[in-house]
Amino acid sequence: MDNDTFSSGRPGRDLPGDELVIDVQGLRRRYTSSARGSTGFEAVAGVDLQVRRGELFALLGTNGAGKTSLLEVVEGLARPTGGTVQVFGKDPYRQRAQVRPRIGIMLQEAGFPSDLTAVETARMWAGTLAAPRPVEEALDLVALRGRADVTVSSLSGGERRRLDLALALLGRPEVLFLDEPTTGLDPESRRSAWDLVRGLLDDGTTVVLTTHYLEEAERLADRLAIMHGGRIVQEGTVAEIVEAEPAHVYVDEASVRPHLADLPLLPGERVVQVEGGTLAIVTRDLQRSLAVLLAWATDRDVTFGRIEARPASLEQAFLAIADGPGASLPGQSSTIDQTERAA
Ligand SMILES: Nc1ncnc2c1ncn2[C@@H]1O[C@H](COP(=O)(O)OP(=O)(O)OP(=O)(O)O)[C@@H](O)[C@H]1O
Repeated sequence: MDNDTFSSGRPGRDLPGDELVIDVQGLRRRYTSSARGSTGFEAVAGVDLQVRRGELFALLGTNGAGKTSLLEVVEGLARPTGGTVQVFGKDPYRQRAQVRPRIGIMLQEAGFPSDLTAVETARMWAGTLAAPRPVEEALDLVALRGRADVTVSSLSGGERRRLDLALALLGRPEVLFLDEPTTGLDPESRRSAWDLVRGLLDDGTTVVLTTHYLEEAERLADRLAIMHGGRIVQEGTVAEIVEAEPAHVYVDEASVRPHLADLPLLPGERVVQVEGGTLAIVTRDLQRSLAVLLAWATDRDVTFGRIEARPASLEQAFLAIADGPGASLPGQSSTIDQTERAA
């Protein structure tokens, strides 16, 4: 097992200060439609969001939740329909000239000419910046120095993502926006990217990350928000978000079915059927629940074919939001009620 399997956030690092670098209040963004009678589509429907200097804030959400629509406004690339956005206390759209040099944006598709080499692309981008870091240094940061003279069209998908990141780092940004930075990277490159991001945080950079990899958010984020349907529906540290979810004890159905009526459940616990011949006890007190269950099994000479205790996870919290309440357990079909237990 690798060492930080259980880590959440980044212990050991100085806590971010209280200074707000991003302050979003009541933000709305509506896309207009040319269809007659249509009022368009509101992709961001009233979002409040604060990011403090030095923290990594992860924005998660289902496809189409509104993350890109929200971030484009924060980045000053689009105008809000309602509400306010301040980055370093300034309006990123109206005061773009003051905000843009202080932020770095790694887009999903940077769209540079594919016949330029990596180093030419970096030089071209550096030419647009007031005080860029040396291009070789930026390529070094993402371990692309050895591929500097390869054309963009010949870079692998993962190398192109790393080049996108190098470009975002060229301006030594105070706030770095990373839009799904590790999509397409192999596991080793993904871990290298995480190390790089941790290094940037250690140097005081503030990072706003969107990702579909929940493990990435779990490993890196100081705080995160989960968006759904244009709104933020959960916000906090990983621990705070996970705390709202129950844990599960999984047992094989065959060994427990004959004893269902007698199964020791703590107040508030319930048994649910999971696909694959498994039952799960849904509990808020995993340790006590497990202790009671094992003592009960020893008393009755019940031998479980399978028993597994699983604490709540970010994935479970995410699925509960994405699929609606009660759907947090993959493959769960129904709750086994008291009558069935007694039958
Ligand atoms: N230019 C546009 N015109 C109309 N609707 C749009 C436009 N861009 C995005 N949308 C819609 O707004 C909603 C939010 O899209 P957005 O790209 O912000 O979501 P997202 O959370 O970034 O999704 P993903 O994770 O798939 O990238 C979606 O329903 C999308 O179809």
